[in-house]
Formats: sequence, C-alpha cells, structure tokens
Amino acid sequence: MIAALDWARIGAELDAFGCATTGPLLDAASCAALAAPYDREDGFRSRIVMARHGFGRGEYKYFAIPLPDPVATLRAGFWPHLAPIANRWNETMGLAPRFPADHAAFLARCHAAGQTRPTPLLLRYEAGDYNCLHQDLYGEHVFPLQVAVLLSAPGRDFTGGEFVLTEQRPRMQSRAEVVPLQQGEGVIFAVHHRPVQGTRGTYRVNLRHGVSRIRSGRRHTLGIIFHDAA
Ligand SMILES: O=C(O)CCC(=O)C(=O)O
Ligand SMILES: [Fe+2]
Repeated sequence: MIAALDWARIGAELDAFGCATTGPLLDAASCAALAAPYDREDGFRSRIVMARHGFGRGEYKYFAIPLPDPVATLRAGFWPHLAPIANRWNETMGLAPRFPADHAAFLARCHAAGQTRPTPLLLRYEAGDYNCLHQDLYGEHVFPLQVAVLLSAPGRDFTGGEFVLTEQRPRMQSRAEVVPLQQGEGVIFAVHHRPVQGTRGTYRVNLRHGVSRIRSGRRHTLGIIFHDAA
C-alpha cells in the first residue's frame, strides 16, 4: 500500500511545499474501526484535553504499546520511504542527525535518550474545536517528517476543520497552506524545519501545523510521529 504511493511526486512536493498528500491509505471501514475505540480505556497510555494546556479545543489520546494495526504497519511502512528524504533534508540544512534504514533502530536511539513513550495518537474534535499551530517536538531526537490521516469524511461527518500549515521564513512574512484531505487520506509534513533553496544558498524555514475550527459534526484523525517522547 505505502510502497505503491507515488514517492517521486511526494518527495518533490515535500521539497517544494513542506507537505504532500498521500491519496487513499485506509478505506472507510478501517477509518471507522480505528476511531471507534476512542472512548475505551484500554489501548491508550494517556488522554489530553487540549483546552487545559492552551493547545486549542478538542482532545487526543496516545496509543499504548503494542500499537494496534494499522497504526504499527503505517508507522513502520512509511519509515523506509521517509528516512532518505529526512536524511537529504538534514544534510541540506546542516543538521547532524542521520536516520537508519530501520525504524526500530531509530526508536532504540530515542529510548536510550529517555524518549521511551509512544507518540502515535488519535485526535477527536467536535463543533467549535480547533488545534492551535504547533510543532510535535518531544525531546532531543526529532524525525523531521510526520503523517496525519483523516479518519472522518469531510462534508458528511464534519464541516470546517481543515488541516493547515504555516511557514515562517527568515525576514519575510509567514505563508499559510490549507491541505484538503479525503477520508482515509494522509498528509506528510515537516515537523519543525524544512530546507528552502534561495538565490544565496539554502536556508531553513520553520513550520507549524494545526486544524481550523470544526464548524459542525465530529472529526477524528490518526497522527503518526516517528520519534518517541520523553
Ligand atoms: O487533526 C489533525 O489533522 C492534525 C493533528 C496533529 O496535530 C498531528 O497529527 O500531529
Ligand atoms: Fe500535531
């Protein structure tokens, strides 16, 4: 499934815009099966009510280990395609970390540094909820790309609630990008920085992502972050 994606297009879009959509990843039944256990206690390590932390309005839950399928499959499956892009980006940006071919090896590095808690999460927004612009940094070890998969059907399950990215460029005004997604579709995007080719060489821009206000209904998302948390 992931191997069959158009990785040349995705790589080019990530380089040009800092984000790229995947097209369909999960069918409607798989989306529903992932979102349905949200209210259960088991299977999650913690629940965050966003308003309590100034993160926005809505809530999310971090999955416990073992990650359920298809979360584990997606996390491991994206890795070998994203690691070469991440290595290229870090080289271009003059950042030292390089990422191994195997996700387990990178997780071992996170765990040795005390980043032992799993980061894949399930988010839930109701009418009026939103996710403030942020960066999912959880410690010293950062994988520069992450994935979010929309589990609800826009227009049917909810309205509003668009995935947004902003890009803060040195000495320039910020640029915003709205990413339309279908149910079961993912967006791959920069966690923190991305390289931009300028006339005088490469520079780093700072990205943040969030979700605009849900106008009606309920919206669920699966978030896949590749570094674990301290
Ligand atoms: O709900 C969304 O679309 C974005 C969730 C998010 O912030 C994430 O997956 O890191
Ligand atoms: Fe996030």
